[in-house]
Order: sequence, then C-alpha cells, then structure tokens
Amino acid sequence: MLNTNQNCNIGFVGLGVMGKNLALNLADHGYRVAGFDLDANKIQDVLDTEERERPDTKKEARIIGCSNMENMLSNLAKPRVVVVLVPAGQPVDIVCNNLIKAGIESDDIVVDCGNSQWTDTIRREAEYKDYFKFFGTAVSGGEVGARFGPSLMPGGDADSWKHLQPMWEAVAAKVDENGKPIISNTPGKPVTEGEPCTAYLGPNGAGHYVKMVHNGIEYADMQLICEAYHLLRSLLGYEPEEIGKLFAQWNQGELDSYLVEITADILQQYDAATGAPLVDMILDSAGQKGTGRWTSISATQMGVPAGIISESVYARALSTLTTEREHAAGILTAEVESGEIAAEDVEKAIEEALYCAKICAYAQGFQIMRAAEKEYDWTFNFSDIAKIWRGGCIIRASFLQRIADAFDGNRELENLLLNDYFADTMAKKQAGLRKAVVLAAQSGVPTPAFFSALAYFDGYRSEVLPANLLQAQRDYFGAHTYERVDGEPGQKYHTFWQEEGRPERKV
Ligand SMILES: NC(=O)C1=CN([C@@H]2O[C@H](COP(=O)(O)OP(=O)(O)OC[C@H]3O[C@@H](n4cnc5c(N)ncnc54)[C@H](OP(=O)(O)O)[C@@H]3O)[C@@H](O)[C@H]2O)C=CC1
Ligand SMILES: O=C(CO)[C@H](O)[C@H](O)COP(=O)(O)O
Repeated sequence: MLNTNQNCNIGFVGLGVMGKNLALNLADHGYRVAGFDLDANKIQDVLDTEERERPDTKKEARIIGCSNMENMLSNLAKPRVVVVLVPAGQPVDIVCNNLIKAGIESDDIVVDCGNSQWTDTIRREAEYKDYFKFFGTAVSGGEVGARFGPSLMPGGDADSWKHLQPMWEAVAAKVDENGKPIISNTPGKPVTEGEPCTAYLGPNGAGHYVKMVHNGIEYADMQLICEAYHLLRSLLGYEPEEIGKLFAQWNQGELDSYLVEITADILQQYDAATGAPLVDMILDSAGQKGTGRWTSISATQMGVPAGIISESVYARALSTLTTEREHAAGILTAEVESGEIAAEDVEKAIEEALYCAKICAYAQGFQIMRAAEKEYDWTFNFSDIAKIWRGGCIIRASFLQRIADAFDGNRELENLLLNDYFADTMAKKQAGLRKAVVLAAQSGVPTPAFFSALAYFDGYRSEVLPANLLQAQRDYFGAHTYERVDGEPGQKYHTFWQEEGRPERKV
C-alpha cells in the first residue's frame, strides 16, 4: 500500500461502490485523493483501478491508500476535506468519532455523501461543531454517476460550501444549454464543459432533505412505469420485448428520461439460463432502503398530500407479501369486465397516463419541499433543484427543464399543476389517465399510483370537497367543532347534536 506523505486535496473514508467511483472521478479532474476503508481489499481495488485507468502511467498515483485515519489526515492539505461514504446511520457517527480520535481539527470539513436522514445531518452539524465542520452532500446517480458525473445536493455552512464548490462543480454531471446531459463515460476523459448539476441548497440538512425527496419522486416514477408495463401486458397481452420497444419509442418524446430508457433496455433482455425474458425470472418482491418511506412520513407529518409517493412505498411493501399473495390468489377472485379494446387506444391512454401521473408526482415532491422550507427555516431555489436533477441523477429527464422554467418564471408558484404548461398538458392528456384507471379497475390490474395521481388531480382542482361532511361527523361524535362557510374565518361552531332542536353555538 502506498504512503507517500504528500499533500492530497481530499480524503475518503469508505471506498465501496460510491466512494471508489467518486474518488476516481475527482482524480480524473486533477484532484489528489487519500483514501481509507475498513476493508483493505477495497483500498487495493481503488488503487488497482486508478493504476489501470491513469492516463499517463509514468506519472505518480492520483489516489493513495491509507492504512488508518491518522495516516489519511496526515496526507491532506489544510483545511482538510474528508468525504465519508459509508452506510447511512450509525457508521457515519462511528467515522466522525474516529476522525476526532485521529486528530481532525475544527477548521476541517467532513462531508457526509451518503443517503443520511436529514435530521441526522442537522444533529451532526451541531454535535460536532467544536471538532470539525460537518457538511452534507447527497449524491445521486449510482455507481456510474459517481464515476462520471453525479447530481450533487450540498447543504451545510456557506463557508464550507465556498471551499467545496470548485471540486463539486468539477465532478458533478454537466448539461448543455438545452438542459441535456453531456455524457462521457471514458476514464481519464471527464466532461469539463456545460452547466454542473450541483448547487448550494441551504444550511444543515437541506441537501439531504432534497435528496430524500428526489428518492421519494424516484419511487413514484418507478412505480408508475411498472404500472404502465403491467397494464400493457395484462390488457394487450404484449410480451416484455414488445413493451420495451414501446417504452424506447416513448423515450423519444415527452417521457424522455433515464428511468424510461433503462426500463426499455431491461424489458428487451433475455435470461441466458432459460431463454425467458429476464424480467420474468426476477422475483416480484421489491426492496427498499428507506428514503421513499422517509419522504412519505415527512409529508404526512407536515400535512402535505403526497399520495403517489406513499402509494409507491406501499406497493413495494405489498409486493414483499409473496407467500400471502400466493395464498390469496387462490381464494380472492375479481369480477372483471372484458371487451374489445383497440391496442392503439390503450397504448395512447397509458402513455398519457404516465405523463400526467408523473406531473402529479413531481408536483407532490415540490409541495413537500415547500412545506419543509417553513418547517426547517430553509429557502429553496426550486428552479435550481430542478436544474441539478437534469443530469447525473436517477430521475434525470428532459421534463425537469420544464419544471425549472416553471419556477424560473414564478418562484412563488403555488403548485406545479398551476403553471401554464403543466395545466395545459393535464387538460389535454388527462383523458388518458382517466381511461387507464378505468381499464385497470375493470380488468383488476392493481395500479395504485395511477389511481392516486388521478385522485390528487381531481381533489386539488375541486372547489368543494366532502370535508364539510367529515367536519360534521367529527363534531357529532367528538364536539370537534367546525367553521361555517358564511362565518368569520377561524370562528368555530358546535352543534349540540343530542339536544332537542340541535342548537348551534359559537365556541
Ligand atoms: N450504491 C448506490 O447506488 C448509492 C449509494 N448511496 C449511499 O452512499 C453511501 C455508501 O454506499 P455504498 O458505497 O453503496 O456502500 P458500500 O457498502 O459499497 O461501501 C461502504 C464502505 O464503507 C466501509 N466502511 C463502513 N464503515 C466504515 C468505517 N467505520 N470506516 C471506514 N470504512 C467503513 C465499508 O467497509 P465494510 O464493507 O468492510 O463494512 C464499505 O467498504 C450509503 O449511504 C448509500 O446509501 C447514495 C447514492 C447511490
Ligand atoms: O439514492 C439512490 C439513487 O438516487 C439509491 O439508488 C437508492 O438508495 C435506492 O433506494 P432503494 O434501495 O430504497 O430503492
């Protein structure tokens, strides 16, 4: 293992999937990295890869391996910057405490680049402030993104950001003047032009919060695509390959996105062992690490309607009840309506449904962040958020340029659905969403995210909802009071339901 004691620009703790690739990305941009991992094989792996990929083999290594944290710190220029890329939760605190023991100083910056819960980031910034500056930067883009350009969502103190900004802007994904990702997945040939997919998002947990919402939207996006696939397969009897080709076609239009692109690819893949479509050989039980659930919980806690995101979390949970579902399938039947449906009409309806439901899901995501601004005293630039999601991250899509434009035009936009482009699109395409939901209901295909999207759209555009009846019910059984449509705002009334004549009094 190398230990050259030369000054490095940045240290890494954790050289797993994300740490290794982000370190190599930094090296490609001319930064010298000192890396440490508990697992010596991981250190060796990054050193071997760096050697293989080094553009000029005669030049010295751009990444050095360190046998412990003291060694890593001694290799870093001051103020030191240490990126932590270990599993979220307790390991991050273990690393922070180990850095303190290893002699980190109060001017040094420790950057948590994992999928940490934003409340942990807020706590950590305060807890470690006497020892070092704790800064959050959430990363999206998986392995390839980390290696060649992720979307970076930084949050923490503004001075630390000034120090980190040039590095983060260098390694982040880049988009061109039309908001399209500029891709180069060749080691040693990083993209240096274009607009970087990173922007300072605010203090303490702001970056991790925004990443969490990104993942909540990711859950919804993925679930909606899966429902579209399920409908096409069940209603039209299409094979995965056929659906893959259709998705590839949709990906040329408004649905252009990384998730639709990879779905098209996945569905055209066959299993080497059996010759069956690969998707049919994969167990239908979805995993989740928690970020989608956190988004749903945070929305619920703040009273933000985010049903599509929540339904997407529940859909994953329902999918894991494999044995129960097998049992229920033998007992519970569906009375389904069958009839002739023109394939072309169904395809068009599902394509429109996917776009409309996607708009509603993103609208919910941005509403969650708007509520979080008040809750945590942050001021988000929603246009910046949409812009830094245009490249590098899992939900990257050309559609995000539309969102950036919507907020550029009006920072105070109450809801994305009220922007001219989105309102107009919903007006033109909602028939497809309605049709998809009807077809799903009639044929017994579970499409909770599509249903939820339509209910959100119809609920949000309703001047009157049956919540008046609900308030009366609450007042009836619990004297919870209500306001009158003709009363002073805030003035509460209670009807004495059990008394003769049921008098109503101000409360
Ligand atoms: N993988 C992905 O696509 C994405 C992951 N993330 C997030 O990034 C973070 C890292 O993920 P990922 O790289 O996939 O995880 P990995 O498990 O691949 O890598 C984590 C590495 O950290 C090491 N480690 C754990 N504890 C310590 C410690 N105390 N000191 C030094 N090294 C330690 C682990 O060693 P050992 O294995 O020996 O424990 C392991 O090598 C997570 O928060 C994850 O949620 C974010 C975006 C995408
Ligand atoms: O952060 C990510 C991408 O943005 C990860 O891929 C994410 O952790 C995947 O989440 P889950 O395992 O819950 O599906």
